[in-house]
Amino acid sequence: MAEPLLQLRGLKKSFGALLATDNVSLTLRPGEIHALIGPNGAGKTTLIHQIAGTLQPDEGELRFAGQDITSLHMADRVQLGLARTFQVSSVLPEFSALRNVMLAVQARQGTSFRFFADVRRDARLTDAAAECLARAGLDGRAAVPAAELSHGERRRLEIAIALATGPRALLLDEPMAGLGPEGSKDLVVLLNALRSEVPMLLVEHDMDAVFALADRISVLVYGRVIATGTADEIRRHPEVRAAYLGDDA
Ligand SMILES: Nc1ncnc2c1ncn2[C@@H]1O[C@H](COP(=O)(O)OP(=O)(O)OP(=O)(O)O)[C@@H](O)[C@H]1O
Repeated sequence: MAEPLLQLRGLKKSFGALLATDNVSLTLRPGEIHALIGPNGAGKTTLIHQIAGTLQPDEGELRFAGQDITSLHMADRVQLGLARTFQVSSVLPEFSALRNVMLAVQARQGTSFRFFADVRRDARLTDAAAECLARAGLDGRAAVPAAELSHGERRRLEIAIALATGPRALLLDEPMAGLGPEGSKDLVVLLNALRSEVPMLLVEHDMDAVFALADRISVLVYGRVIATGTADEIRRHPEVRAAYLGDDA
């Protein structure tokens, strides 16, 4: 079995008396989509924050690509290839789709804006950004201001921006939110196509999407992982059915 790319060991995080992350251990393997599901307030976003580096765990260890990243800053985790798309969009609405992605490519290359940019460098930047847009299924929409993109296209743009950071793993926080059934289906097709390029940890409430995409599913309830398994194993799991899925799953 492939070595895990991302490994969480015994993570704990409290907010006052509330234990929001209760001894969580899980892995993300190369080539897989691992979904994290659970009722509202179960601690999914809190966990994603700790993986991305925007929140420090009280206890436990995070390893990524063989390295202990527990105390690394978010920017250093991104440099290592751990990219996140946000529940709240990080897109700049007045900039074109292409320009939004170019900013992310530029950040990866560690260069800032210059007024008199090298034309060849600028062309390389444009090409790299255009390629990320194409991988996210947005070719043909490069010149459109982000504000004029549809909701589904905005979601794709966020994914293109994440791809521009050169990720080795993607953290996706509710990518289907607000898309509707057709939009969700389209995004499922895209994520499915990307899975061989970049493994994903997917927080998602849309169970159709989760069951269509996930190689493994972990179920979080009151901050604790109560089960990890394939879609079939999770559907059949008695504690999961009782706590979360209900008996019609
Ligand atoms: N900064 C914070 N301070 C205090 N409590 C917090 C903070 N962030 C989250 N919580 C609490 O921690 C628990 C887990 O919240 P979290 O947002 O991680 O859950 P979630 O599973 O992502 O929920 P949802 O599915 O609704 O997004 C909740 O009870 C929440 O109120």
